[in-house]
Amino acid sequence: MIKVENLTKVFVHKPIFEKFHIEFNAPKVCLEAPNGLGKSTLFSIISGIDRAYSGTIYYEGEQLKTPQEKVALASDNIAFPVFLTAKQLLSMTLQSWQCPFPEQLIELLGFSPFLDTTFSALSSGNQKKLQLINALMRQTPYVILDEPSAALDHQSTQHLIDYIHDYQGQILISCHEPAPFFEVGFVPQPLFAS
Ligand SMILES: Nc1ncnc2c1ncn2[C@@H]1O[C@H](COP(=O)(O)OP(=O)(O)OP(=O)(O)O)[C@@H](O)[C@H]1O
Repeated sequence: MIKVENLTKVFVHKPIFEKFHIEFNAPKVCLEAPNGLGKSTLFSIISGIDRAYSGTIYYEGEQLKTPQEKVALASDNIAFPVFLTAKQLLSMTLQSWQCPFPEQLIELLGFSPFLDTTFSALSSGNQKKLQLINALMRQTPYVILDEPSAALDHQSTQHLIDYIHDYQGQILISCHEPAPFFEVGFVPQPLFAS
């Protein structure tokens, strides 16, 4: 479970979080807030991508020097090299994190025909699928999926939900159309308590 204490994050002169606290205790959480309030920013901080903040993040009560080892993030905030093919990108991930090639996940999301396509030539839905495969293949104890169903077709969304239903680890998502995720046990949690 993840706990954020005393988080302050400022972009240039704009404070996004000031002495902010939040705790994620459910195994499957849908973080809720209107556009632009800081969901993606918080996800980047929790996953170790953004280190420019003050405050403390606890993972099962421990602070981590390299959170990215235990937290996988799928987000538009992560830029993939646009000239590499999907297969080359996934190969980099499996070499870096020593995980198996995610054949089942690729099959499930109908991504096989696009493995030899460069990132820049993928449709937005297929770029989203690649982000999701790239995060879920690592089988980390924590997975964060920022807007996982944005740009996905209905069938792919359902396949994704079936896959993460049985995921062994905590999953945080943000989603502006969360109903299908609630059906498999995701609980809504507001970013800011009212
Ligand atoms: N790199 C950046 N530089 C400056 N401001 C930024 C940067 N990234 C995000 N912001 C600002 O921080 C605020 C929070 O953005 P964030 O993307 O975290 O919101 P969000 O809740 O995920 O929104 P959405 O639901 O639209 O995805 C926004 O006002 C945004 O403009």
